[in-house]
Amino acid sequence: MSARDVVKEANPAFYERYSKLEDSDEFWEFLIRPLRQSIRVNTLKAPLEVIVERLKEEFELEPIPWVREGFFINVDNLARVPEHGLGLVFGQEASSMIPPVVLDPKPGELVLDMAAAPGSKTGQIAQYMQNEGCIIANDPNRDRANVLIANLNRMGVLIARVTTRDGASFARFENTFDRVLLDAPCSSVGMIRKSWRFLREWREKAVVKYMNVQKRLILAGYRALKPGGVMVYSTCTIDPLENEEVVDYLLRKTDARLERIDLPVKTSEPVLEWEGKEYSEELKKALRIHPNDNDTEAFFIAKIVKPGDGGE
Ligand SMILES: C[S@@+](CC[C@H](N)C(=O)[O-])C[C@H]1O[C@@H](n2cnc3c(N)ncnc32)[C@H](O)[C@@H]1O
Repeated sequence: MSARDVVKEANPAFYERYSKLEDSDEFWEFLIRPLRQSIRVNTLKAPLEVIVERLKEEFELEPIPWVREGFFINVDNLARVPEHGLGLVFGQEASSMIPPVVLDPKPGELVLDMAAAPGSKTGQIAQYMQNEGCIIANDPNRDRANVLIANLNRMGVLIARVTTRDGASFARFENTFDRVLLDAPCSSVGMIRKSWRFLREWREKAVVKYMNVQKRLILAGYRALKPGGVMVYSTCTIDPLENEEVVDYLLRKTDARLERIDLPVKTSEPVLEWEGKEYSEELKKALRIHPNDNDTEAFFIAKIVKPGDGGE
């Protein structure tokens, strides 16, 4: 059975919707192919070279082109690797390392990570900040927030304060944060490569529900951003309603601008028209990554700037 037929049989509505987005055999094959294991080396604990040399004694490492600390690794069960337990490495999907790279936080800054659990990106942000400054790492799901705390402890993150609020409540901290990451709750099509249930349980109704949450969160995050600050909006899904539609909404409602992202990563065409609706040409500056582009999870990443003092 071809990958296309497997998807069609597992969830016909899913197949019908996304075959309008991309319909190559490659797309369907990579959408369900198991992911390559990748790690981020945690430089909060030891120098990059030291950890890499140690790992190379046992494993094959292949550098991930868009993040200096990222590697594909040939290991079946990362949990059994001592460096993992020691927090020297963190299992993180290769495309999920892009948002913090684009956010580019600096030591001493005040950063809001609006939807932070289980904390892979919070840890990466802390690494770029060299544990100097402050990260508000928020997630309203208490079980996930506990995992977030455990992960931050294991990774030696000293500058995070964990909160468990609805991300939209940060709107009241107007013009406060140097950088804001909104790695939004989403329909997680990219995660099908990790778990089949994201395909089986996918429903169009949920996409619309997520879109409404994302619109609320993106406006709140932008409000909390300082003039001249940078906000990154990301999802691990391919639906235009959760990606281009949400960022287009922010562009129409506020003075937000998008900046081009210059990274060695292959991307798919941005969606500028969907279900009869047209989106701003500015969306060409966002990264739409399909699983077949780089053999990773699907991802969408937009770099948003707020005009004003100190702007980049
Ligand atoms: C894609 S996951 C975040 C992954 C995380 N950034 C990481 O890299 O490890 C989305 C998160 O959004 C959280 N979430 C759901 N509703 C939210 C809301 N209203 N405000 C903030 N976060 C929310 C979920 O609990 C979930 O942990």
